[in-house]
Amino acid sequence: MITTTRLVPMKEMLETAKKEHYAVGQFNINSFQWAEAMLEAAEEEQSPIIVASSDRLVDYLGGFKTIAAMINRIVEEKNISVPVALHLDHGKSVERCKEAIDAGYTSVMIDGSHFPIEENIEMTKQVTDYARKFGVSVEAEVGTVGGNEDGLIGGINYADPQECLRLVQETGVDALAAALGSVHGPYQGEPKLGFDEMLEISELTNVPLVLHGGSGIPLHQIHKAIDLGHAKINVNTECLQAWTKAVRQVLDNDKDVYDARTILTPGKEAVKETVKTKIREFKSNQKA
Ligand SMILES: O=C(O)C[C@@H](O)[C@H](O)C(=O)COP(=O)(O)O
Ligand SMILES: [Zn+2]
Repeated sequence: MITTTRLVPMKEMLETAKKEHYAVGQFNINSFQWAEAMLEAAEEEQSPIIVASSDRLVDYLGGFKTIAAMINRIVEEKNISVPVALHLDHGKSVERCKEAIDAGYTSVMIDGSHFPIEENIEMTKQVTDYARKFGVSVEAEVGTVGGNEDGLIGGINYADPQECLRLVQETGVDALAAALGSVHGPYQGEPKLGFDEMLEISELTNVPLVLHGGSGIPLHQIHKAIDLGHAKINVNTECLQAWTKAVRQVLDNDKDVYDARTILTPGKEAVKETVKTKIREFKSNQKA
């Protein structure tokens, strides 16, 4: 029986990261082995980590309670000592965020970015009011990230600085995803992030910023985004690409292989190596 949880909210980790000019990686789980790979990577790099389940994948992964139990269990079994936050990524509704909190998540994102700002603020406020009672941290989004978001393919819609300020002031969120040109999934050409707006929003709101679509952004842009107030960077696609490449290689090299462990273990190792590389790029290694 799990009697205690060692999971923490992300508020404090992000405030420290912002002050010390590094970012904590959010890595999305796509299976049990992914969670193991991420937690092992964070422990070996002595880095805080945000392990996330995207709302669109929660049922596929077994539901909120299964995910929370799984993360708690791995942390306990593997003696993970670094700070770990369990986060709901792109929470689709107030109810979904509440469900995640009730199941033991220590952090949630309410994604009201597809609604008019009034509604976005209203939804976010309901989540922050509920989350406060449990010490759970909250992330919200203004503007829209390009590519595939919540299963919807869409274009980039830059965050408006005054809307960001209103949302932060009226809801008290702990972190803000201000969409400024980033894209979920692979980029077509060089990413064009709005650095001027980034500085303006960071100075206006004074909350840690979150960079969605963190895969495939050149390192100099990542470091500039960190310097301009980003304390959390979300990565999923690069882990997926590394996993797929490794698994494909096993299958291509041996047409007769059928043992699941033989096929999947290189995938796990590839995810672990990718997470370790990202942790070093975000400069959160040795910050636990
Ligand atoms: O794919 C998901 O559902 C999670 C992502 O939206 C995550 O929040 C993210 O921003 C990662 O972006 P990526 O590295 O471009 O996949
Ligand atoms: Zn995202």
